[in-house]
Amino acid sequence: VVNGVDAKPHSWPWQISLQYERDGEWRHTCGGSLIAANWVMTAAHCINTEFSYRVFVGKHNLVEEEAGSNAILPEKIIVHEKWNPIFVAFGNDIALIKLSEPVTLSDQVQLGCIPAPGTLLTNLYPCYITGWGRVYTGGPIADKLQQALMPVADHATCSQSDWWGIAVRTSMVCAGGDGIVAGCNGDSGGPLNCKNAEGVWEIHGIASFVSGLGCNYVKKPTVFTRVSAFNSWIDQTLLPR
Ligand SMILES: CC(C)c1ccc(NC(=O)[C@H](Cc2ccccc2)NC(=O)[C@H](CCCC[NH3+])NC(=O)C(F)(F)F)cc1
Repeated sequence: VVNGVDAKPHSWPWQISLQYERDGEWRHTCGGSLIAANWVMTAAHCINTEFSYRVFVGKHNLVEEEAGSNAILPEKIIVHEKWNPIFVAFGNDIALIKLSEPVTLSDQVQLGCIPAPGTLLTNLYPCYITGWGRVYTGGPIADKLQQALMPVADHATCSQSDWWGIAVRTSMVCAGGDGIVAGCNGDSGGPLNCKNAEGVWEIHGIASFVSGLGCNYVKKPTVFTRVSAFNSWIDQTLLPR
């Protein structure tokens, strides 16, 4: 997250760190959200079938051992069947990770809520991006979980020709675009957190892409997969048959 602040530890208890193993070391690659005791929602572009992954729950500082955190191996990873790795602009940048065992919920490990199907947020609706991604374009990833207020840019705004134009679909949600605050590499797969009218936090987006010209680029808001466009896919994956 570019120009974010350290989150209060465990204040986004559904946020996970998706890590892959390289040279015997586990490395943070993406964010994700716990949506059931044994299911994590992340971005399809985070998944590379050549890698082995683990899901770290209950984390705040990635470079410290923390009581109450737990690393779990996936049992299976389901990438949306319409995801096309060639072109992130086609959308469907969503994947579900079934954990090899259900996590124990606690103050530090909680489930995130999915919005009602079809929910669209109005322009400038206040949401927060959270993640351990780069703290500036090309920079290091964060040790401590970062958060930043990122108002929604509705489709009418985000699809303007000097914004994302036709690269953004209605199955996506945009946030930010002020050239200051943005998601960045490593925030991929993480949540766009928005409080609903009842004061309940919901996961409205899955961080998908930013401009190749730089993460915080004016009129190029961070683009998220719109979760409320995938309720049935999620339900059918979690509850097959
Ligand atoms: C819509 C289409 C033209 C399009 C395709 C790709 C992009 N952007 C990108 O690909 C930029 C490139 C980049 C590298 C380094 C620093 C900043 C940005 N990376 C990204 O946007 C990556 C991964 C996207 C998956 C594509 N294989 N996503 C992210 O960084 C995140 F966190 F925002 F989700 C932007 C637009």
